[in-house]
Amino acid sequence: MLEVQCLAVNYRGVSGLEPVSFQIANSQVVGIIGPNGAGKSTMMKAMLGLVPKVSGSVQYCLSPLHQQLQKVAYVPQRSQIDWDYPITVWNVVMMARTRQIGWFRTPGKAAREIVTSALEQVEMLALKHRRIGELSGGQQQRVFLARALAQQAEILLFDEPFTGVDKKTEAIIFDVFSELRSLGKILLVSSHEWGQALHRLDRLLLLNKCLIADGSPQQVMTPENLHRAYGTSLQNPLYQDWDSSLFC
Ligand SMILES: Nc1ncnc2c1ncn2[C@@H]1O[C@H](COP(=O)(O)OP(=O)(O)OP(=O)(O)O)[C@@H](O)[C@H]1O
Repeated sequence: MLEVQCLAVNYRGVSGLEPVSFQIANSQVVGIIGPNGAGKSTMMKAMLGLVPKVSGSVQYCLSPLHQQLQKVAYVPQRSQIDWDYPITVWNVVMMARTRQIGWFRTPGKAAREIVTSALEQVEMLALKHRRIGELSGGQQQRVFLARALAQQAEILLFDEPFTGVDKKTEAIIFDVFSELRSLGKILLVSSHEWGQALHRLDRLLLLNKCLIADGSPQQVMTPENLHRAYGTSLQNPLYQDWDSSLFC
């Protein structure tokens, strides 16, 4: 169980995230939705201690999460990654094993098998010698998904993994999410727009600085909640995309 209690962030005195609290049990894929600047990235970073919090705590299995970060895989927004860095697909994914191997030791058979399997799962093994800068946006996202898989984490945080990806990549990402859910993992995934992919989520957190709604996508995506988050309701394209009859 992951427990976030009153987590809040200020940037130079200005609120980036007002106190939010929620719990996530194992085997759940939880989406975060909210407008630009809602605090989706800030919340993930604060959970990992990457930005200082003004209040709150994050516990996993009753211990502070920051003391067990080896159990967490985090894939930041693509804008935060240096795609010109001269590193191959294989080495990006192998970085996930560095903690176990150590920086100056050659990866053994077990590490190579884990990396191979992760790359196979996202259909990127054939491109393992390519530099990451030579890939499409979808392929790049799949490489970072493979790195998260190779880390064999218990909690996985993905910040806007669907930005700039093709349909094939989107399908692969959701297949991997389903598999991770069946393995008992906790997944927290942000997106400013989910469209019909909302059906693939177990739960949705609607954020706009504070937590506006928390529940099944059907419970959260109501005109009232969207009005509170976005300032508009039925005119909101998010609502028009949403076909609640798919849940009946
Ligand atoms: N490093 C920073 N310094 C100052 N303010 C920041 C910083 N990072 C984020 N903010 C502010 O904190 C608020 C939340 O930003 P955040 O990036 O977490 O939102 P978001 O929901 O992830 O947005 P987006 O969908 O555009 O990525 C915004 O008002 C943003 O301007």
